[in-house]
Amino acid sequence: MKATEVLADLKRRFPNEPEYIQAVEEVITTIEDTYNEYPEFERYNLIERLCIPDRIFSFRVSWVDDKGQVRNNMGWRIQHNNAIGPYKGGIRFHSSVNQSILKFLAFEQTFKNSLTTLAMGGAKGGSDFSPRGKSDMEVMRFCQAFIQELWRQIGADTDVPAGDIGVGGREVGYMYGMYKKMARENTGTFTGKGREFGGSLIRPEATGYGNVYFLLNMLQTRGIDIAGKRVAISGSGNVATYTAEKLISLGAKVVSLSDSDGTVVIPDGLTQEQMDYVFRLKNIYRGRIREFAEEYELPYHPGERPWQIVDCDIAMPSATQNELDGDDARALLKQGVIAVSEGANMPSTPDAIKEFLAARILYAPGKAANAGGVSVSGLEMAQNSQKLSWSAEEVDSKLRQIMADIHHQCELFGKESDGFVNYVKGANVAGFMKVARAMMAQGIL
Ligand SMILES: NC(=O)C1=CN([C@@H]2O[C@H](COP(=O)(O)OP(=O)(O)OC[C@H]3O[C@@H](n4cnc5c(N)ncnc54)[C@H](O)[C@@H]3O)[C@@H](O)[C@H]2O)C=CC1
Ligand SMILES: O=C(O)CCC(=O)C(=O)O
Repeated sequence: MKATEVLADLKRRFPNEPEYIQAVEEVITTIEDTYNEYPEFERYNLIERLCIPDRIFSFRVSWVDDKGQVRNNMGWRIQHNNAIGPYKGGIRFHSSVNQSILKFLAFEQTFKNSLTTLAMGGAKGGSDFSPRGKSDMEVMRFCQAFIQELWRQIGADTDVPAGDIGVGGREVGYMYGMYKKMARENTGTFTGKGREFGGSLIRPEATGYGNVYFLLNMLQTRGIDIAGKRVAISGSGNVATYTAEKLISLGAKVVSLSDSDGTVVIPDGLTQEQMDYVFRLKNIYRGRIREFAEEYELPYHPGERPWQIVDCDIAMPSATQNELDGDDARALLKQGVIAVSEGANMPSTPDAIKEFLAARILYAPGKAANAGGVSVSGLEMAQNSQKLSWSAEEVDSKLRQIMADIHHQCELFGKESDGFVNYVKGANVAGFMKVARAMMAQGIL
């Protein structure tokens, strides 16, 4: 396999899908040497079969708003690869959603899920519908219409969706309710469900907590303590808030949060009281981070991201793709950042990644660092199959172990001769090898 040729061909076939091409490029350039050690992979044209999704469902979603006006959105589900288990991955509702973004997310999910050590293939879905500014009833009607289109393609052992940007417990509940009604079954074909109907304890916290556990594993390799470290976080949604909560409990200082409108800087570090306010603001009132800044008279920077305006030791981008570019990376490095651990999927641009690797800081790509969310989703599936529910302590301890195992796999496949761990290469090669072996064993499909 020549990565440049594979990429040129994918660009020709999918010319309008830049995010998808970006994600593929990062993976195949790092696995190229390993791939070429196995001539049978080439004969089976494994690389193309791994890059191009198994199938894509796309559909129109028509729903009625509160004024009685009919509205139309697009919906998609990308079933990327099910070599190691049922398709699995979140659903994103955001006005920016398109096929390219969902294809990149489903591609990344395949390698991430492989790293979790659990039996899950990769998928992603979503819509260009934005829940922002919509009433509860509008969100419910949209979710129901979305599932009326999708329900035949998903199932507990086929394809198990969950949340992502714009999809939290409320949206999962509405979608699961309609799924159950259409499919006439109660088998847990969604994760991130409410606790009363099969949701796992710790699933809401899992992506943020898992990212912090991964960070602790990285810091340990250099004998660095998290206590007292200044951590810049972007976003203020599910991943960002639970990352912040865990960091506070460990004595770190969270010095920023943000949303798509701007960034709040917290020079003395977020307190637990402020954290509770943010949880209420985001989950109950569905407000903006500017309102938090106003409430506590903190500096607010409209239209800005945290990276060039805060003073920090560690960065944890937890909002969206390509939110941290080369200039941001250079600014972070200039002020001596020691670690970057990604809560979001593909938040760093290729230019930024190049800078982090060249500076040999601890840099964890999302597919390793944020795998805690889907891992606990896998544990939710296991509990649903058993018709049991595990304690928070049990789930949390399994999550810690999974994050440690992912860290170990990254070290195994990413350690260079001088001892530096390239977590990008480690995660990609480890994730790839498991999927590749499973695909080879199951024939041409
Ligand atoms: N929820 C989960 O379990 C997992 C989520 N992720 C990733 O973490 C990231 C955040 O997801 P969630 O916290 O679940 O979503 P969320 O909807 O709860 O929060 C998203 C946050 O990002 C901000 N944001 C969205 N688009 C933005 C943009 N264009 N510019 C600046 N800020 C923007 C929003 O204002 C919000 O604060 C996404 O990249 C997602 O794919 C990754 C693994 C699991
Ligand atoms: O929990 C899941 O199934 C998916 C989580 C997710 O969307 C992700 O890992 O990016």
